Amino acid sequence: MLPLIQWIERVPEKGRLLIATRKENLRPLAEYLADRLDDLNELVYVGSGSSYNSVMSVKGWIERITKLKVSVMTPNEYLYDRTVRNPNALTIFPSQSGTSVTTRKALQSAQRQGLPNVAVTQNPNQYMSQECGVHVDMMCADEEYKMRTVGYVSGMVVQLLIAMEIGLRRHTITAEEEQKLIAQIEAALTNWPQIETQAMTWYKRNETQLLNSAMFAVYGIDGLWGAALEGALKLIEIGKVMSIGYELEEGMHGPTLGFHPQLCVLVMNDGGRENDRARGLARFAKCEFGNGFLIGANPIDESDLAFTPQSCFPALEFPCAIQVLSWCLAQAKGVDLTLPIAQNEKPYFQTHQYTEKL
Ligand SMILES: O=P(O)(O)OC[C@H]1O[C@](O)(CO)[C@@H](O)[C@@H]1O
Repeated sequence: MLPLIQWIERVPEKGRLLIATRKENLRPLAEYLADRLDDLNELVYVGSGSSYNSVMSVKGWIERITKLKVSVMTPNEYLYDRTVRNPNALTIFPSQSGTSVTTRKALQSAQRQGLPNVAVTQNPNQYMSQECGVHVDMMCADEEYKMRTVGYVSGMVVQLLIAMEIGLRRHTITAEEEQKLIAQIEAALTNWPQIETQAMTWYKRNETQLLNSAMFAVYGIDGLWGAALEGALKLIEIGKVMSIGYELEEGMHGPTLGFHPQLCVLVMNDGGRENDRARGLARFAKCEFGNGFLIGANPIDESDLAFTPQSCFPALEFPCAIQVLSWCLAQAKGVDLTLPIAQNEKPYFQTHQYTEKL
């Protein structure tokens, strides 16, 4: 098994593979959508874990590109809590493995009701990819580690590419705009090695503080909210430290009352609209509790993890920093990451099922 850090380093390569093969990969989807494009008025996304977070990280861009309303929900929500179906919506079911039980049930339900649907998985030959209206390949291979690192980013890239294909065919973007967006994705992926180096150095400089933190709170806005949810998930799955991800504004309405010195607050700042509030929150955590860092643009002090986002997709860049942090924490704690992610869950519950029948 490759060390997990080497999977993290494969993120840009897998993203580029999706870009290079996009026309061929998305052809079945384009054919499936051909007669439906004019009536299409909504995109609904249904997934779990990193699959859910990947959509949360690019949903704003998907709306901008397609000019379609985007809804994101978990499979349980879709199946049992949200009961009004839009026959003119395209429902997209991302599941890296294609074996998430409840996502699969939700897909089967959409298919039974004759609702237009797409399964986005890494495996064209298994379960969900065979039970859907049409399948799109994530092209990220079967990651050796169940704590998805490559898959989260490939998930974002593939959803952006799907949105661009829909946008091109509905004339909400031009071929020239598509090229510009592709160049932005490439710029984001190109920034990964640099961010990795800076994150490693930052970790070493602050190792004692990071290791002694009993919990992490990760903050971000817009696409970085999705990256915050995913960052918290990676810290839990890989770094084995309880963590929570918050939308910047939402996480200032109350959660700050629970800040304490053992809680490490990580504020991701893209330097844009909410630059001042992001910096204010990081300063608050540092000055009042002695445990906070700003990640990204316009650092507060030398202890921060400073880098400049290189694209309009910060959610494609910042995850590198938190994935590297999670890996470093796991290394320092001597965590065996090769153990199955939920080795003890089987007698109690099952999130994924590798059988034909559900
Ligand atoms: O994308 P999938 O295969 O549906 O899995 C969803 C989630 O389940 C896990 O594999 C385990 O809970 C997560 O790592 C993943 O994000």
